[in-house]
Amino acid sequence: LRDAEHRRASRIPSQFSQEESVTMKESLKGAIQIPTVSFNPGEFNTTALAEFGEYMHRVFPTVFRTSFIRHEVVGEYSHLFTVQGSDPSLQPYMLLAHIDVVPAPDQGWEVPPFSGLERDGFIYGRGTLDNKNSVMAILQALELLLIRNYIPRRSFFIALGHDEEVSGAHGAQKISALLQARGVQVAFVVDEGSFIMDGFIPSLKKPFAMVSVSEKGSLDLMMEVNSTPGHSSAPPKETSIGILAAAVSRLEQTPMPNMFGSGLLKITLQQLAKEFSFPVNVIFNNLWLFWPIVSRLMERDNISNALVRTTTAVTMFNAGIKVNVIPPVARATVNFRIHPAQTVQEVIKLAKDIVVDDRVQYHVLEAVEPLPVSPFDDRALGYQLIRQTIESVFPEISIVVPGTCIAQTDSRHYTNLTTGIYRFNPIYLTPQDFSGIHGINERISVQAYEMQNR
Ligand SMILES: CCCCCCCC/C=C\CCCCCCCC(=O)N[C@@H](Cc1ccccc1)C(=O)O
Ligand SMILES: [Zn+2]
Ligand SMILES: [Zn+2]
Repeated sequence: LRDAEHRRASRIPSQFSQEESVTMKESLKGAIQIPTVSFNPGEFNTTALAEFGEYMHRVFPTVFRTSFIRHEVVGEYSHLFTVQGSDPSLQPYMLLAHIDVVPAPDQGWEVPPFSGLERDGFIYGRGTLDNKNSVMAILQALELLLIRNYIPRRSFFIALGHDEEVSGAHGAQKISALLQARGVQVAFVVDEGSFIMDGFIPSLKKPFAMVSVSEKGSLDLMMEVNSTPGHSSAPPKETSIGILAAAVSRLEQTPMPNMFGSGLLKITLQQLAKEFSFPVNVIFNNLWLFWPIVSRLMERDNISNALVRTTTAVTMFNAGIKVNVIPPVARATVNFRIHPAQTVQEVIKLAKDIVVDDRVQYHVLEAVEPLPVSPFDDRALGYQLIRQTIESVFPEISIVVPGTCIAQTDSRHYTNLTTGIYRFNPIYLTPQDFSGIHGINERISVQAYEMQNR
């Protein structure tokens, strides 16, 4: 069934004319130039979000005038497209992406972050990887297919959120509730979250595609210490700042337990084993014996460390009101990214057991449990369709493996509609590219973007 569906879908050739190639990259540049920044929950650039809606109408006219596509605006700035297929007996699927981006101050950028300038074969700008590339490629591919008289057999939804970078409460969450109220269930969902990994494992020269079938949870834990204010000329032995700094330092110095043995990572590495030469292939094939060494090695690098444990990042620290006043209160916020084998409650307990200071008070600001693992066996329709599509669009990729997304995505709001949630962005990503996501000089190669449109 899956092979048949895949062959049918491949009937329309995915070659682009010179004019189409130019149009698609210029359309992406135009999208980057609209500063759809999310600052804080409920605080967005609404002018830019409205402009983005008009821009989509302008660059994808066929999508908006096709009779079997319904377009709805949800939560004021998010967009839901329902593409009606010809065979209602097939359960629909869903493609996700988000329109908003994180802020990008000009400092450090080689070109202004909202210029969308092209240099040396790359389009630069905030959102080129996270995640306007997906927004534009999904709609661009649909536009080009419709021009080629495409009528899908299987219905699908395209959901474009406008506040993913600040929780998704006004966008993805509302779209998901709307579809649930309509009684919709989908076969699977595809969102951002993983890539074609290129150069992430030093001894592996060949890139591999990682499809995330789970995603880490998170906990924003605010820690607070109160002390009696007074004159700084006669200070107490410890101030609220000193007590809190010591607590935070203990948390930083004491990593959460290594969870290598209990999770997907072993399966990821076992499946990757055949890509390595001796002795790594033997080590990955015999993790029952070598796991202590492998898990230690993975702790050395920040990205692989994030795969083996719940991570601890102290992201905010506020205290003090005047140079000569003993601070009445000190607050720090710690952002934990929870390994799928742990829970929010377990992480709170572990944190308290590390700090062991009852002068510290704890306040949970936000907590999300890790997402369940979506099926990735031979009968998992979504996973197998994604795998076959990767193999056909990128024949040079020798392996597709399941993995865990270390960040959070809008897909977590769709667990009410499906058990098949997959995160994959069909783009080659190097560790340097990774540093551009939420960082500086975020960029996408023109060639990679064209491939994403296939
Ligand atoms: C053996 C394999 C090694 C390779 C592993 C590489 C894994 C890392 C690669 C890519 C991960 C990129 C993730 C891109 C998605 C980013 C999504 C995002 O930033 N989400 C926000 C959402 C959020 C959450 C809470 C409050 C506000 C926003 C996030 O997680 O911070
Ligand atoms: Zn994103
Ligand atoms: Zn992001």
